[in-house]
Amino acid sequence: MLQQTTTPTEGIGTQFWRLTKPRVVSLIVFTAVIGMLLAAPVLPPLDLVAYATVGIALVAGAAAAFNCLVEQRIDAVMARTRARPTVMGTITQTQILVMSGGVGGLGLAILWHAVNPLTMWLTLATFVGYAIIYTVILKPATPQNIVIGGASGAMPPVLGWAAITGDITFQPLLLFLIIFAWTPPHFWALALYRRKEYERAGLPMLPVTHGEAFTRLHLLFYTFILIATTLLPFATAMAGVFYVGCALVLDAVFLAYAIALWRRYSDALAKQTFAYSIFYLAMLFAALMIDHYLPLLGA
Ligand code: HEM
Ligand SMILES: CC(C)=CCC/C(C)=C/CC/C(C)=C/COP(=O)(O)OP(=O)(O)O
Repeated sequence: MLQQTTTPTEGIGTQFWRLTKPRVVSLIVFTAVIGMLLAAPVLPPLDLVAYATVGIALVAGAAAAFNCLVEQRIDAVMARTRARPTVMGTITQTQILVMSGGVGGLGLAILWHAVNPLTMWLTLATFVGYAIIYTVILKPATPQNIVIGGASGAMPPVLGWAAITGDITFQPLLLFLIIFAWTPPHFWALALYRRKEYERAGLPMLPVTHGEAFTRLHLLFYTFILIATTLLPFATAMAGVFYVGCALVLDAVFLAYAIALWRRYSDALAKQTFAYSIFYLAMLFAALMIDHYLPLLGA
């Protein structure tokens, strides 16, 4: 994969932007927006959607930049991350800290004033969950880091739902469960083909601590759990036939990847599984949204 390297002319703003992991945050924000749309029977107030989206995106970007700040030394020894501005660039630690604090603080202020206090507190807790509990405490300590830390990545639909309703009911918790169960197969697919880098960086990821075969088995195990969680929105009448049809197709392909990886490992297959995991989550949430609006279109 081509990596973007920091050029000498790249400004501090551009370097900070890259630290915010824009592509990961885009999918995170997408799942939050779907949470907002599902929370209203018809359309939620669009100004509220806009404020909540901007607020959550700013805090998520600040959390990602803070993660890069903490992991500067680890990122320097991994091929995937050594082109980050924290390693190759001119941005200083103080600049990252100030910009991350400013951007995150602005996001929280928007959520507090223009959305509601519940969403602000939950987003702050999500920030702490990813930037501190996952990055600082769990990641260097246990191979269960991403299983527990995955709770932060699973929060955005709950944040979106809380933004519109000021409340949390079982529906957003089902969306939480789906992303929570999706995170281990998503990450372990990558960790399998990057295991040597994680080993060199001294990080106790599952393929490093328990080996490749054990990780492949657990990837398959979590894929079964994931499939079960994706059926819950249909089982509870939160979503209809269109959703469950899409989910079953997406699930069948994920399972085929997980079984193939379990039976016969190759780096190429692990890379494909990782890429598919991202497509899968985006499509699953898109299906939830379409399913929500189909009755309104008279379908
Ligand atoms: C603890 C939870 C998670 C871990 C450990 C994790 C890990 C990773 C890693 C290491 C990458 C980098 C791949 C690369 O550089 O080639 C990645 C990419 C990605 N992740 Fe995750 N992830 C997590 C949660 C999430 C969540 C919750 C989402 C979205 C809802 C997400 C969406 C993505 C996307 C879209 C990419 C691709 C980024 C790109 O193409 O540059 N991840 N993930
Ligand atoms: C709303 C809000 C505050 C959300 C925060 C949640 C958040 C930003 C989750 C991101 C998940 C993510 C980028 C994991 C990457 O793993 P890693 O950090 O181990 O990857 P790396 O090796 O690329 O740094």
